[in-house]
Amino acid sequence: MIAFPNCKVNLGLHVTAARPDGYHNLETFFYPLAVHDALEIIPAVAPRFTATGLDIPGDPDDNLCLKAWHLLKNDFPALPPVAIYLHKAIPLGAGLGGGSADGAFMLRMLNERFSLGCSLERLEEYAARLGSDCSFFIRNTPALATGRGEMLEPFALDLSGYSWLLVCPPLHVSTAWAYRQLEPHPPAAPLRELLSLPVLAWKDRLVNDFEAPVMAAHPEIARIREQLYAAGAFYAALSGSGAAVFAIFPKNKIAALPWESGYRVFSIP
Ligand SMILES: C[C@](O)(CO)[C@H](O)COP(=O)(O)OP(=O)(O)OC[C@H]1O[C@@H](n2ccc(N)nc2=O)[C@H](O)[C@@H]1O
Ligand SMILES: Nc1ncnc2c1ncn2[C@@H]1O[C@H](COP(=O)(O)OP(=O)(O)OP(=O)(O)O)[C@@H](O)[C@H]1O
Repeated sequence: MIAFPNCKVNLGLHVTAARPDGYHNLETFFYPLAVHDALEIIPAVAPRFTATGLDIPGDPDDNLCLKAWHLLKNDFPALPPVAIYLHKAIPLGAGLGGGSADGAFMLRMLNERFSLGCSLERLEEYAARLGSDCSFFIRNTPALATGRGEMLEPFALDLSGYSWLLVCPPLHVSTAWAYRQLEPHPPAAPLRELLSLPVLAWKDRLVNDFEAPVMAAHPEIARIREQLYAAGAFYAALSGSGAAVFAIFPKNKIAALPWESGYRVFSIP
């Protein structure tokens, strides 16, 4: 069985409070975008993980795909071992939730392939144990998120009438570091109100709290956003804790910009 985990971007992100468990409460809007990994599972004699494409740092045993299998194996002892093949194309440490998407798609695939009978709600609970961003990818539809990012409310905002550009400089921003830079505070205006404004009105209103500290540490990221606005973007912002910057352009009006070598750029017309 094969699936194509996609990435997400955050439209607005407020970090509202530090929590006793070391995490933070946030308020954000998750929007799925069509930049994909490829993930295949094949029944095997023992669990096995093979990765190609972009390099994934760290121990392969810590990969969220394997972690997802172990999580379900714990509650479903009859779950057969699988060989997992992951082709990684979603940039890592970019705030695009690529690892989270792989983990969530793995849960969905195992549930379907081996008829485990888990509801979407139950899969979301498993996903939350893999990572804060992970639950979103179970339904994978636009949603407002609160709590650690795992409390989801569908929010029907269709942005398919625009063209998107995703610009990923060769920088890896640590999510834990980014959270430590912030002074949590309640948002000035509720996110759902801001999202209801026309896209053209979002600039300077729809804020990602990570932008100030991340752009101060990496001025290159601020320059990317400036270039995107100068090229006619309706809205441009950091995704999650970065380093990816996304831009929303009028349909089929994405400017061809001379990005430096080493940048990964994805265009979604
Ligand atoms: C920045 C975002 O991408 C916005 O969507 C997410 O909040 C990050 O979610 P994620 O990568 O799934 O994060 P996790 O793997 O759960 O946590 C990584 C680290 O980020 C910090 N973290 C994460 C989520 C959260 N709500 N509060 C936090 O403080 C914690 O230090 C944690 O140890
Ligand atoms: N399947 C996976 N793909 C990518 N990274 C993974 C995966 N499984 C575990 N990881 C670990 O997670 C780290 C970051 O993953 P990810 O690509 O989700 O980061 P991110 O872009 O910062 O996402 P987020 O928006 O969740 O913060 C990697 O450095 C890697 O060590």
